[in-house]
Amino acid sequence: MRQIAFLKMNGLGNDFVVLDGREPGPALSERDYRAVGDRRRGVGYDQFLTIEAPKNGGDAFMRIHNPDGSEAGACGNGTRCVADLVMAELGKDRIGLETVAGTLICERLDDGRVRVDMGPARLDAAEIPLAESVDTLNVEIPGNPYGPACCVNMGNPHAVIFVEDADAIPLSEIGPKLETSDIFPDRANIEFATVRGPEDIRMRVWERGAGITEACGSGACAVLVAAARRGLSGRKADVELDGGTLTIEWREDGHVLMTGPVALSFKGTLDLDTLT
Ligand SMILES: N[C@H](CCC[C@H](N)C(=O)O)C(=O)O
Repeated sequence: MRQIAFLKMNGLGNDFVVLDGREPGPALSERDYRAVGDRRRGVGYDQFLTIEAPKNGGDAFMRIHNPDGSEAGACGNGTRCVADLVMAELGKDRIGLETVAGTLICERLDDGRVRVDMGPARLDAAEIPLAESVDTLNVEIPGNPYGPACCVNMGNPHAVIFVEDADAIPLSEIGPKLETSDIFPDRANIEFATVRGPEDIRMRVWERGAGITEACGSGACAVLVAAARRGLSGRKADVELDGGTLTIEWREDGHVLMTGPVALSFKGTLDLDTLT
């Protein structure tokens, strides 16, 4: 019996299964990630987050999987959730959470929200990555009728497209087409955004390996950076997603700060071998 105990958490409805991998337990296969991620036959999640022992001087390491079994380099909303757990465990209000994309400084604020330094926005074509060495400020994606994308890597790849009304975009149709475009060798998370004011942006997201989610922290960071690069907003704004609002700031040193809430839904156990 390959039993696991997990926490079900979310950041603005972007939902996670959190496993403490520092405890002895079964190794999960790609099939296991897909089975647990099934919204009917499993638990269902947008990302599966595994806490591991730190490897590089941080307080813990977080590994990120999508429900299609692929591994991701960043998960902003998930970072807040895991950081909240680790800060409570250690009795600290500030920790370093290691990810494959670097160590992220996470702080709990007086109002209970968590602020994460998501690291530097990477803006070169090779860093996104893109298949062609083009200006990332205006990237033509074949089959995209909504105008050029501004591409940003926040530890994971994002393509941001600004439109008059993000709510009018047929996201479930256009999302998968753009996610898997040949211009993205590692695929990409796709964001449609409408700038309503210098500090007010509305966005929706089609996530790589997950589909439409209610929120995407790294995506909100990418949207703010893209809006500022295009001169559409300032370097700090409230970003409204389907599930709620995140405050994002692109610091002069290039790092991006993301602030938002954390929620625990329930605790559970499951036997991986009984999932079909
Ligand atoms: N929901 C996450 C993003 C997951 C990104 C993942 N879909 C990828 O493959 O990069 C967030 O809050 O940043």
